[in-house]
Amino acid sequence: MKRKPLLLGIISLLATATIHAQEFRLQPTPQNYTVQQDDSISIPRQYRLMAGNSLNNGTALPLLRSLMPEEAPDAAFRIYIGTKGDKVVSSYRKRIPQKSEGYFLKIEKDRIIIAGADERGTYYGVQTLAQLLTLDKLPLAEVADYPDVPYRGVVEGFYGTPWSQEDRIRQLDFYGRNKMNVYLYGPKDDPYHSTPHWRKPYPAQEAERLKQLVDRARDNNVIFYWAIHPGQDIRWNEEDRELLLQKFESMYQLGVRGFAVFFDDISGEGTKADKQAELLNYIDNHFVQVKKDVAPLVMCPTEYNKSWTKVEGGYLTTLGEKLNKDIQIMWTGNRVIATIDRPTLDFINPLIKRKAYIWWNFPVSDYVRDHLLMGPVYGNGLDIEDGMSAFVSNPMEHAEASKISLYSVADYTWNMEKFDSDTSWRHAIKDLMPLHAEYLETFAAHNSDLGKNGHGFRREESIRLQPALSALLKSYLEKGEIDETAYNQVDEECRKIILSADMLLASGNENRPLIDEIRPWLTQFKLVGEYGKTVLEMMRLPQQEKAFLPGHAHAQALQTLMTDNDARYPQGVKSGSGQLMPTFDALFEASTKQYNQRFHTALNARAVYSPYTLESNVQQLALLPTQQKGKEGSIAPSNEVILWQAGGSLTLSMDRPRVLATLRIDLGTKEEGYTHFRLETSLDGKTWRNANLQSVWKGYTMQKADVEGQKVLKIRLTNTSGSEQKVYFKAFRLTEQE
Ligand SMILES: OCC1=N[C@H]2[C@@H](O1)O[C@H](CO)[C@@H](O)[C@@H]2O
Repeated sequence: MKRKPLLLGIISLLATATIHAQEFRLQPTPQNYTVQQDDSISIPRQYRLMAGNSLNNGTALPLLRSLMPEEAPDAAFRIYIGTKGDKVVSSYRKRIPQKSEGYFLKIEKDRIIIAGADERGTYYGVQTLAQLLTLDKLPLAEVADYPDVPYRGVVEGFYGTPWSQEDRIRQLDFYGRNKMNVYLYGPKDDPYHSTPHWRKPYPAQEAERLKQLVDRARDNNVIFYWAIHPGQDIRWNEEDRELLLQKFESMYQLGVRGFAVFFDDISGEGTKADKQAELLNYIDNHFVQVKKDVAPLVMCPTEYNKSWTKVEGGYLTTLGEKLNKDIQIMWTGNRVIATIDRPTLDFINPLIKRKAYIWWNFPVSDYVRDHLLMGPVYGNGLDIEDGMSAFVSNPMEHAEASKISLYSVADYTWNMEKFDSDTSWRHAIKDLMPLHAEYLETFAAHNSDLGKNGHGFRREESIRLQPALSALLKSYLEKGEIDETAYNQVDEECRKIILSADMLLASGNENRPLIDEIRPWLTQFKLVGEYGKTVLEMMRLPQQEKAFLPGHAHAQALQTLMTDNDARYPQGVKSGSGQLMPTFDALFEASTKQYNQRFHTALNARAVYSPYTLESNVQQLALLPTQQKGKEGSIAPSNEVILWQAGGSLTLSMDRPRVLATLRIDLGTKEEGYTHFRLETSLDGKTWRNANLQSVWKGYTMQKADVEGQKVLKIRLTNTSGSEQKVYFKAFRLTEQE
């Protein structure tokens, strides 16, 4: 009987190894990967390196040596590594995929072969080996692999707090591991990338930090693109053209070998297609082609999505005809925020006469900053790899949290037809926090929708719990009954939510940068779980005069805590806003109404409550959400140029007349820009009175309306200029008198 414990021990060891091996997947999914099932080898302790000369100043060898430190000239086990043409791998030449960045990797009993189509392909072969080395035994594997999309990666192109130096270093290492080969530096709020200082070289300290990033990008075989955003105030003359080239030259001196010019989100002179094309061709001919070691120039057009394009206006066709053929043109799809499919590409590629360089605006959240977008990457076509020259993701200002999506973007762009959204999402979460994956998955599953927003872009949320949530609500609202099965599922999920928030907040150093980023949402998530449990208890008590009250009070206390929980996010922090909160709020209201009817009381039966509603016939404003925090009310700002048609108006309505203290409006335009608009207030929605807009401080920004002390029910802003106005919508904020 003694043998039993030993036997059990062996079985459990095998089981663990098998589970790891079963869950193990190569990331991104290789094009071809075969493993001999019944055999494997121990990871060799020593090996003799046979390396091709072409790798001497590349990054493949340093990476290999970091993975397998014991190099010994007399070792029996050998590693042959080189690129096509190197003698050392000549006998495997035919096995190397004839594709840019392709590689062939073979593990045999006494050797490993890594043969790349080019240096980066060889490097990717080593990255794949790195993943196999995490297994207990090395499988006798054969991988013939290459990427579907030529350029794959990230454009740091969002509004808001730019990523930190540490964020970017971690990102670049992540791109190397996930075979992403471009990173475009273009944070809108970097004043040396955009107006006002794009003409000036970076101060020494910033220049040094950028140089560090360029070096780190090279270590990870990532092309570091530096982008410039000059359009808001560029003058089409020799001086500005030379200043721009000097700025590029100063970046080249830092080691930058990829350059981009972004003309997005601007108005005025800078939007002219022929001038943009002239400037870009000049840069191409006098800088990019002259340097010879610089990647193809990339540009972002002003009309960067179909909903803003007037084809007959000729903007895109001008670029398509005039721009040098090797200049890449970015495109976000049919709308600013959109998934990419075949019709999207069939529209744009013929116009620009080249394959679009996709700028995918996901998981960027700069227009819904109160939300995290942690859900799966889905909705893009799986058969469109031949229709794009690149696919780069514009992420959230939360660098670590963005990695869930970025992991899947790497997977999708490397091997599109084998991409599986849910599998990739689950492995992305394991990759981010292997020890707390189940808790992070619970959190991510309920923090994926954006809520109502100006772009109308939504995502699925709480997918697995949706049936129980709707069954519970339906039976309670329609029959006043409790569906016990659904009730127990939702109750169990609330327990998991609270536990997940606790475990992640207490997860220590596993991924502290991630927890630091999402902490406000973790706190909110815990409150959502508590709120759900409280509402579930309330559902059972509306007939009990005393017992109902504590739960109702606790629910209201939680509602208050959830609306005002982090000063860093003035617009609040939302969690579970897609499915959980609407269901819990509806159940709160229904049970309280039942109680009020039964006991003729007037307990507050309103869960969420915004006293402000927005109506507008200006398409880009119509869907903007309103917020209320204490005495302040606001319409969420937009980042883009608003095409405000003549006569177009925006009306903010209150639930009841309120006395105003201040009203601030910022259309991002100079003084005279405001003369094109009329601001009015009304107490009954029928008779209106003008309110004057005067500058709070000179010229460029805020305007203050003289509405102090006025009692209003509605506020209306109309374009009375008789022609379309292009303005920003940076602020529309009121405060009520105490
Ligand atoms: O060029 C494409 C583009 N430029 C803007 C626009 O998309 O919307 C994004 C989401 O708000 C924003 O982050 C980005 O800076």
